[in-house]
This record gives sequence, C-alpha cells and structure tokens, in this order.
Amino acid sequence: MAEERLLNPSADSDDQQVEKSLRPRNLAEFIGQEKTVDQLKIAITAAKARAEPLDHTLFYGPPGLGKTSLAGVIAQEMGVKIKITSGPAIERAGDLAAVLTNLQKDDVLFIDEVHRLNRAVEEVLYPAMEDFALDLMVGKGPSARSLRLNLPRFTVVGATTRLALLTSPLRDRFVSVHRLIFYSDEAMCEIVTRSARILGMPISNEGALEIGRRARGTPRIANRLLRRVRDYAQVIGDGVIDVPVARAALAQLEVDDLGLDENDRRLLHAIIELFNGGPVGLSTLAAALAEEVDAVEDVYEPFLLQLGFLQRTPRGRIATRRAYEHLGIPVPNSDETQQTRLW
Ligand SMILES: Nc1ncnc2c1ncn2[C@@H]1O[C@H](COP(=O)(O)OP(=O)(O)OP(=O)(O)O)[C@@H](O)[C@H]1O
Repeated sequence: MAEERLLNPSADSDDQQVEKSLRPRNLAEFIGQEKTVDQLKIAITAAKARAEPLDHTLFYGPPGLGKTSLAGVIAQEMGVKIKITSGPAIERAGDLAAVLTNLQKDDVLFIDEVHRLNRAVEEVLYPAMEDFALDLMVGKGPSARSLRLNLPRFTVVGATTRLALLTSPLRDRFVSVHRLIFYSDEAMCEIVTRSARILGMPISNEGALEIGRRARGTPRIANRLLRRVRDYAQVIGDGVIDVPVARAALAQLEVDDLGLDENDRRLLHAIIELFNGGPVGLSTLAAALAEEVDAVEDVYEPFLLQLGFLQRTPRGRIATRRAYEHLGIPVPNSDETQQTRLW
C-alpha cells in the first residue's frame, strides 16, 4: 500500500527514477553532513595532488541518507568512472574477479550493502584492496598453484546500514570511515527546496520547512513526501506548496507533527499496551507487530531512538516518558514501572 511505504527509508522503483534527477552531483550540491563533507574535501584534494586514487572509503548509517549519492560525488570530484554493485549481487568469487578485472585505473567501485558479501568473495577482495592484486587458483589437486594478477589502483567505496555486521578484516581495509547522521531541519528544508526547484514545483520556504521537518531527517523520505504534497497542491490547492497545503496533505497521509506514521505509532502502542512499557525483546516485539525483525531494527527504530521515544537496553526495548506524552497516554506512576531509572 502506498501509505505503508511512504515513510520507509528504503528506495522503491518510483524513487529510483526520480532520485536520478535529484542526486547531488558534486560536493557543492551536497547539503548537510558537514563533518563528512569537510573530511572528504581534504582527502579528495590531497589524493588529486598526489595523482593517486582516493583511499578506500566506507559510509554507514540508516538508509536514504545519501551513501550512494556520496559515492557518485566522489567519482565526479576525482574525475573518474564509477561501477556500482552490491553485496548480494556478487554471489561467487568469480563474479568479483570479473568486476575487478574490468576496472580502469583510479575507478571507484561502489559496493552497496557491503556487509552482505559472503566469505569467499571477501577473501578475494582483501588482496585487491590492499595490494591491488587478484590471486587466482590455476589447476586442480596437487598441481594447483596460485597466480597473482596485478590490478590497476582503484578506490572501493562501501556502504552499509549495519557497521556491526562487517567482518573486522574487511572493516580494517577501509582507510576512512564516515557515519552519516539524520539531517537537521534546516538542511532538510534546503534539500526540499532544491528538489522542488529541479522538479519545477513552486514552494514557499515555510512549506519546504514543514515537509522537511516531518521527513525523519532523511532526504529520500523528504523527496517522496514532496511528490505526494505536490499532487495534493495540484488537485486541492492552486499548485503552490505553502504551509496550509503541506499541513493538510501530510495530515491526509497520516504523517504527524514529528514525522511519525501509523507504523511508528503502532510500535510504540504495542510496547506500552501489550508489554507494559517494556522491556520487550526485539523478536517478541516484531512478532507482535507481524513485522520482520530487520524491518523493525532498520526502518522503525533508528528514528524513534533519535527522538528519544525508545531505549535499547540489554533486556529489550523500552518506551520512554516522551513516547507516552507524544501519544497522549498518561505516564504510569513511576513507582510501579520498570522505567523509573530512565526517567
Ligand atoms: N545531501 C543531500 N542533498 C540533497 N539530496 C540528497 C542528499 N542526500 C540524499 N539526497 C537525496 O536522497 C536520495 C537518496 O539518497 P541515496 O540513494 O544516496 O541514499 P543511500 O543512503 O545510498 O540510501 P540506500 O542505502 O537506501 O541506498 C537521493 O536521490 C537524493 O535525491
């Protein structure tokens, strides 16, 4: 259902079409993530001055924050080509060998979901990243021997939503590691304004802020909301996205003032009403919601944690006082709850 995916930060095919035109192409167009951008500027300038490829770089953080965009930006700023693949797409060591032998000097190899590479593939990637070499086994049985093939120097840009799932040998081969964080309201407003300009939608500054601040600090969600609000503005309003239009459209989409949707509220209600506020284990919670554990952990939780509505403890998830207040549920007497220490 459309509403179900509205606030999901993962891309669907509609997004992929529009995202191509909205992707920032260089560092100057990339809004927010100042710390990462400043570090990249220095690394890129230094690598170019040495006429070397950029060091292997890893981006991690929730989906939709700009990891793929940054990989493209790096290639553009370095003036090199980018090859895009992903952990699950490279099934066998031979698949990776084929990708590596097709790289040209200084190319960027972008590997999305890099934590999902399998062991055999990783074993091929290690010498490729470290020594720019490919070790091939020739022959079988006792006469088998290993042959080393030199590769051109290149840059691996890896992206992951789950840094903890990266094996440490792979993690160690990335020289620079950047954590992408949720965007500020101001940055989100700028992103919405930029996207509206590219898509030719008239929007007021306040209208952009209203959409931006309800998009969970995630550019992909902002772009999606913007398209839905535009439909509303065209059909119900006069085509211009201002605050009343943005508010009315978002209310119809059931996106609340903080950017929570029905699924977030369902999750918080479940912890509060079914599990007495928590702690409740992740798998029990996912089962109660009829959701996948991964969806709860990757899609819903990061933003609820960021808002301070949820706490992860060794004994499970706990709904905080703020969550009760946001949902308008009376906060239980703290003597009777297990959360006293958190409040
Ligand atoms: N800093 C930014 N400025 C402007 N737009 C941005 C920025 N970051 C991301 N976007 C927009 O958000 C969309 C999603 O970004 P991107 O695909 O790079 O995210 P991602 O982190 O790689 O997501 P995933 O991990 O799900 O692939 C882009 O198409 C782009 O339009």
